[in-house]
Amino acid sequence: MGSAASHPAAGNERFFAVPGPLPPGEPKPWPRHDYIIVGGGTAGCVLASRLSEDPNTTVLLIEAGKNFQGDVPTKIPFTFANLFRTERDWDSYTVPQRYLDNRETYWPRGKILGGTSATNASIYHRCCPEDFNEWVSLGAEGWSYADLNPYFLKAEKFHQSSKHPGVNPANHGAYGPWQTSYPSETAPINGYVIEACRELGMRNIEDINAGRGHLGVTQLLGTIDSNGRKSSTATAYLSDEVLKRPNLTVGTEVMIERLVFSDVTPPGQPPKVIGVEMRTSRNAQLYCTGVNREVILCAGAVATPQLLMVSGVGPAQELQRLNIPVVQDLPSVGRNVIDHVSSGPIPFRVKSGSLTYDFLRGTVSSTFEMLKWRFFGTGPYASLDYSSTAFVRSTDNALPYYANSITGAPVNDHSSGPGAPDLEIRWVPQAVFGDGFPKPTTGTEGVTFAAVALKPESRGRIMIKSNSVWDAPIIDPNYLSTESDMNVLVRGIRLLLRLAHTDPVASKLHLKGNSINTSSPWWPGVGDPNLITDREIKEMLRRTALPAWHPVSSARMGQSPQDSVVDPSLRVHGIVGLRCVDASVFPTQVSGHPCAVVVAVAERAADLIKASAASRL
Ligand SMILES: Cc1cc2nc3c(=O)[nH]c(=O)nc-3n(C[C@H](O)[C@H](O)[C@H](O)COP(=O)(O)OP(=O)(O)OC[C@H]3O[C@@H](n4cnc5c(N)ncnc54)[C@H](O)[C@@H]3O)c2cc1C
Repeated sequence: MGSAASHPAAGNERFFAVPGPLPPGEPKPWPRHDYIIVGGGTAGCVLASRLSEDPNTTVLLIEAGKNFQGDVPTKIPFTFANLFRTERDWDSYTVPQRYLDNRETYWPRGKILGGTSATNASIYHRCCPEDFNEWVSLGAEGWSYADLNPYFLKAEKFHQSSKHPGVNPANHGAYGPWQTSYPSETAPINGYVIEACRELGMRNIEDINAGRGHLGVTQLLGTIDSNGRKSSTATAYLSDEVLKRPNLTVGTEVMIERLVFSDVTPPGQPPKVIGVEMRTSRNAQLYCTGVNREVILCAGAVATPQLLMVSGVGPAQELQRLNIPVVQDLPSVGRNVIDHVSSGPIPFRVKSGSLTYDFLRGTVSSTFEMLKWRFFGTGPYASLDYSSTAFVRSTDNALPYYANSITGAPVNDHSSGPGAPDLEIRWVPQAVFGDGFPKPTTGTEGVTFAAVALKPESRGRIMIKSNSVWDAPIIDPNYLSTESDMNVLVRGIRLLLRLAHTDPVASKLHLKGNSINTSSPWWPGVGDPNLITDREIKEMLRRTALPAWHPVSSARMGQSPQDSVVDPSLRVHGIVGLRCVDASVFPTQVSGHPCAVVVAVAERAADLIKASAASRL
């Protein structure tokens, strides 16, 4: 990092970003920007769009990934997993997970304009109102459900469906940029599983996003437009019209390497961010740009703490060990990471392939369905993988986790309130094995369930290996490190086994196999739920449990710099001119799918930033 006197960001500003790759050779002069947004992901695109609404405010948005705005694979809701391990993904892995038989697990995250909103499973979920009241109780003043609800509505453009007459459009946004709709069709097995959930006593929830009643089974809304295309925050918020704004510059395929701080800070004053440094590749020329008002980190739950730490903001001892000069000692940077953890796929063989979407593995059928999606925006490809789900409480005695009044494995209640779930049971209308990569052979047809722990006790960490963002950070979510977390998933598996043995779904499945081999991919689906022991389930979980892809809280919001990173205005404690706005700032985990929450947080952050600029006038 150069000194302030010599550093170009201090005043001798230079060019820095254009749409597309940086030009070779000497950079041209380029104006400073009022705001620099680091990471054109889910939150970053929202902020770029909202902050540049004022033509007198200049905004620079920098994204490490490409601009795939016209890229067909990112528009197909059903096949989001085809984007894994492609150039649209960071292809990250955790360190060996001690409680998962030391497995290194794959951690997808979007590396593309739109970020993970462009590569995710397209589920639109505002999570549970009690989640946000829990945020407030943890010091996040101003982030209750009542505070956030106007922003959920502001972001959304809901398309009504005649198949969901019970959904009241008044509970949805009508004029926002981000499009939501219910899939035009779902696989037939889906309806049978929903009915089986009801047989087990679960309530049917017409609209999980209406802010009322969160326990039960529900059909999910998608971030899908009226043409069956996935709506990401890039397609929604960075429309052609927005991109034409002369005060907005978007640079893609550019990595922000470091924050630049003024080193002319008067004694007793906090350090101030004055710009950023960036490159297009590890050995390319270094560029930098200055900022007039604020740098806003929107690089996601992994890269936001990584960038803070390589820039000297984080746990002092760790930074010193890597010879990084400490700008601000903030012990919580990278700590308190909470991810949802899944049992991994539990497949059940179906008696008839017409019940599922396994037929998409056939070339002729998939071509036919793809044409249907392209020309009419309908069919399986326009559907969600998880088109329905059940939210339950692992402590609910009315649900048949254990037979014959056995109490079962004890769990601690970490739900955000009495009406909030701590367990989700999901299913996809396809046979899925392992981590989803060993593709089942043609003719293998099934429905695959998973249990997901929504409020785990386990806390993990994001750490850095070096002072360079080009070295992948260390991701350690520390999955299933407590007995209670393990027991929540044991209960989840017991419940989904019961579900599969309940009609009308039971009669559609091959439930008895010849094999009781516990390492068979069809086990425990072919086992007898009354005979399976908790010990067997736990052994299986250590082999099969997987990330559920919802990491949060690595730069969490709170009141004290001792146990949080940003204040309730999302300003980094003890630094001037720096905010974080993405999943990293969640004070704690939400009990659902977080993307819509990230968008609402970014919408509210845009208003906070505008208000603070106005107050300085
Ligand atoms: C496979 C998968 C499926 C999911 N499905 C769903 C779902 O169906 N529904 C749901 O609600 N949630 C889902 N989620 C979670 C949800 O998508 C994320 O929580 C959310 O999108 C995170 O938003 P973010 O803004 O924090 O980060 P991101 O959207 O990941 O944005 C971070 C951006 O910063 C960029 N970046 C990083 N480092 C740098 C750097 N140094 N310089 C420049 N740019 C940088 C990245 O390339 C990225 O574009 C899913 C997640 C995954 C991985």
